[in-house]
Amino acid sequence: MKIIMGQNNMISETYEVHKSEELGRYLIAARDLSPGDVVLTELPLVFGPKAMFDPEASMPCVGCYKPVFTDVGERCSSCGWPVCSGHCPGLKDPRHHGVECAILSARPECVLDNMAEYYRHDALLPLRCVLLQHTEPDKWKNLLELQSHMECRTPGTEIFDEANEFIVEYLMNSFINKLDNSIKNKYLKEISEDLLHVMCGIIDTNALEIRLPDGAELNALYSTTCLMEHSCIPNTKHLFKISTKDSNNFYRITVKAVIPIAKGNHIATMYSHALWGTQARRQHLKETKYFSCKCQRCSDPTELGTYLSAMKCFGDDKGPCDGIHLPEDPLDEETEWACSKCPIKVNNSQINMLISQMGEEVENVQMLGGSVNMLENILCRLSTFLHPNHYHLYSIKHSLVQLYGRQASYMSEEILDKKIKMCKDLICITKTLDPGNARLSLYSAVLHHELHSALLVKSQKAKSDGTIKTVEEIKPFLEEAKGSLDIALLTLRDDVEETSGKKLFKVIEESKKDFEKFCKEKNINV
Ligand SMILES: C[S@@+](CC[C@H](N)C(=O)[O-])C[C@H]1O[C@@H](n2cnc3c(N)ncnc32)[C@H](O)[C@@H]1O
Repeated sequence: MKIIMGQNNMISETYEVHKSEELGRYLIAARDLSPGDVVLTELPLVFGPKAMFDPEASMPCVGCYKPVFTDVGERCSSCGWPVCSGHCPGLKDPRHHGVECAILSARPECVLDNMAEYYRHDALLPLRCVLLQHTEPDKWKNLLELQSHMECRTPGTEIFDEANEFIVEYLMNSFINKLDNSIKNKYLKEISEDLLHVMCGIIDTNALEIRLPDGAELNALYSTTCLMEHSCIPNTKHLFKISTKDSNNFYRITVKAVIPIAKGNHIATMYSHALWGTQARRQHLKETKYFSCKCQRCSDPTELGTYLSAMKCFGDDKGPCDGIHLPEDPLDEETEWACSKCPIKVNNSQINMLISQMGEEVENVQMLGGSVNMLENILCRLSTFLHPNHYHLYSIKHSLVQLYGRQASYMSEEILDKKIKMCKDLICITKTLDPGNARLSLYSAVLHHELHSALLVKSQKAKSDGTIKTVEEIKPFLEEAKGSLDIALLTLRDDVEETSGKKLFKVIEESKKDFEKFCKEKNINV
């Protein structure tokens, strides 16, 4: 894509880079963009493995990030870090392990216990960042222009102290301070604790997460994509090239418009979770990206009419009324939540505490495997306090619809009807929050797939008088099921490059074949 340097901004055919006091640099559309239009595509400046949260998990190979069995597996012959094989091509590739190996070799010993502390894979990306000054000076210049928010990351803050202990001191004490001057002068002319802190700030502010098919997760920095501002109603989606066959295109990112973006409008992505309520999203953005989101969704107490954060009336001594609590000013952290029908008000901190406790309960149930019984119990309990569209209930219902109608004991007409209603309600919320499937395509595809399956099972059920449904009676169910399957596949069209998108796409394609076979056998034309 052609990029022309302007006086104050850079202009391409699809976007312009602008700057403001509030947003820093951001992108606007240089022409009208339609859904599916490519806004930009670029290779990463640098990438590296993410932190491993589970010390028991297998470590990623430093050359290709495939999980390696460290107790029996091989080690890099120079630095001793775990690798999938001594012949892994990534070991020599400067974008992967090729250059960092010279630095990591400064610590010659090789241990087998307490390995997660010894081989800190999350320190590799900051190291690869500083090594760009030697390997790719142009990229180094670009990287230094990215925002680091060092003004907020001062000594004594949790984020600074963590980065200091786990990344900066680890890199300095284990490797950099042990380097021969000749190696240091060759690779790291500019190096200091402060510079490593800036790298940590740049990574935390800008990095995008890439999930690889083997389960490993990488962080990557991109010079233009990282300029996109956040909106809780994003108008773009990004996809990564993760196939390792084409090494010239490793982790190429492509940003596409998902809804029409008129010339001059801001081009935005989403840094937070689309299915969290406003308070949770804003708190997350404040803590991790240091700004207070004021987008249309955050400013609207009903979150675009979805009521995703709404609570039922808390009531007084006489009990609750049938009103709902919404924040009076969702952009104010001290806001009160007023009932729509009675004078009861509850303060924001109380609501936040309750919601986060409920969130933990929901998470626990889901981590325990969430049987239908467990999910129905928690749904029933939380429904006393939460609006039916609340995001905690969305999450429980999304799990339930994948169990209803699929197990012998949950196939009754009543359960199928319940499943159909839940799917339709959740589809409606999902569509409102993410009309272009920028972030919720997998959720949406699952819902459409489940809706199809409930309709299909229902079409085959005998009627209440025990007689079989006629073709004319079956047809409307099948037509709706087919439409739902087609939407599910269409929803995933951009996700097939990615592991979970590809898997789901295949499952739904199989369902479509079964569906067509069923229609053919019954001689029903839909
Ligand atoms: C990934 S960077 C985006 C590029 C950045 N503006 C720059 O100039 O390098 C993320 C930072 O941009 C700013 N930002 C992004 N979206 C914003 C928004 N909706 N409102 C306010 N600031 C925003 C915040 O400072 C945030 O930490």
